[in-house]
Amino acid sequence: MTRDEHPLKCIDLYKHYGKKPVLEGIHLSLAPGQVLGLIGRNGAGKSTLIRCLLGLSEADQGQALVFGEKSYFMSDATKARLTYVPQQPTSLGWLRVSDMLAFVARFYPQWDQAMVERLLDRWEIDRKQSMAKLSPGERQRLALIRALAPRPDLLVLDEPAAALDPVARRDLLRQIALQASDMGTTVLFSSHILSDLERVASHVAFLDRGKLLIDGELDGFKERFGRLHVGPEMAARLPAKLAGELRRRPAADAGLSLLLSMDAQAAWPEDLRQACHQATPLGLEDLFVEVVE
Ligand SMILES: Nc1ncnc2c1ncn2[C@@H]1O[C@H](COP(=O)(O)OP(=O)(O)OP(=O)(O)O)[C@@H](O)[C@H]1O
Repeated sequence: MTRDEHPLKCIDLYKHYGKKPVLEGIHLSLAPGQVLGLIGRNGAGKSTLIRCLLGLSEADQGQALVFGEKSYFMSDATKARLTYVPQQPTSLGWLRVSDMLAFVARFYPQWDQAMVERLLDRWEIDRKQSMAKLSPGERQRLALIRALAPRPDLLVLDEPAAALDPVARRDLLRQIALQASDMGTTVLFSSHILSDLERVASHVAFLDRGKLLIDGELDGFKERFGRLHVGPEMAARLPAKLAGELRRRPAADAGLSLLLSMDAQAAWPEDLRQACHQATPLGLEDLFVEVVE
């Protein structure tokens, strides 16, 4: 594997705040051009994971790598290849919009001023407005312009559309998707809104209470996960935890309701495999609700 094959990767990442575990053994990797939507409820650990992945926060254990370099000790050359929009973007409040953009542009040789002008017009952001007077939605869109214009190889966005109305968020997501497909940019974005994720992501990762429960391609997602009811007899014979098991709940008839990753069925007992055709396929939303409930 060449050094650059994974724009972003982490291996067995752990992080605590005080005694509270926030990340527990996360493995994740993004291939070039992949658009990964990181989804999880409030407080699931998404921002913490992003910060550890980028070396903005030090993990207690494990490794985070950006283009093959340890994130916490990233070189300037690697830093120049990525842009990051935090949940609450900093705004150089004393500058006007156009001055802020001109200031930032000086640091990036590939700065795409034509794109900046196009997006400012499209999103009706007044170039003369002082940064301090922008609305939260305008600030968020401007942060995205600032992140897209350097034409990064890796774009990382923490809740990029949180402050936006539905029309603006759709437009913003379209820009992210365009950037990814036109320029082959690798994108990681976090959200707790499933429809956002379905619109742009090629891959999805579910974070739940510090653990990565699901990580995979969005295409064909529905065929890969299912809910299966097993009667009391079979339930009594099953091992305590099956390969690919996401949730197990007691059913009213003393059997079990299982939430399963169908990819793992080769490792299941024969009678369970035979019962698989009765499984109810689960779309992203159903799965999300069942997994995090
Ligand atoms: N600096 C910190 N010190 C102590 N606890 C923290 C700190 N940052 C985050 N936490 C806690 O860690 C947990 C995960 O927080 P994090 O912000 O990573 O979650 P999140 O999934 O991004 O949430 P949201 O969707 O609400 O933004 C939360 O319980 C939060 O209170």
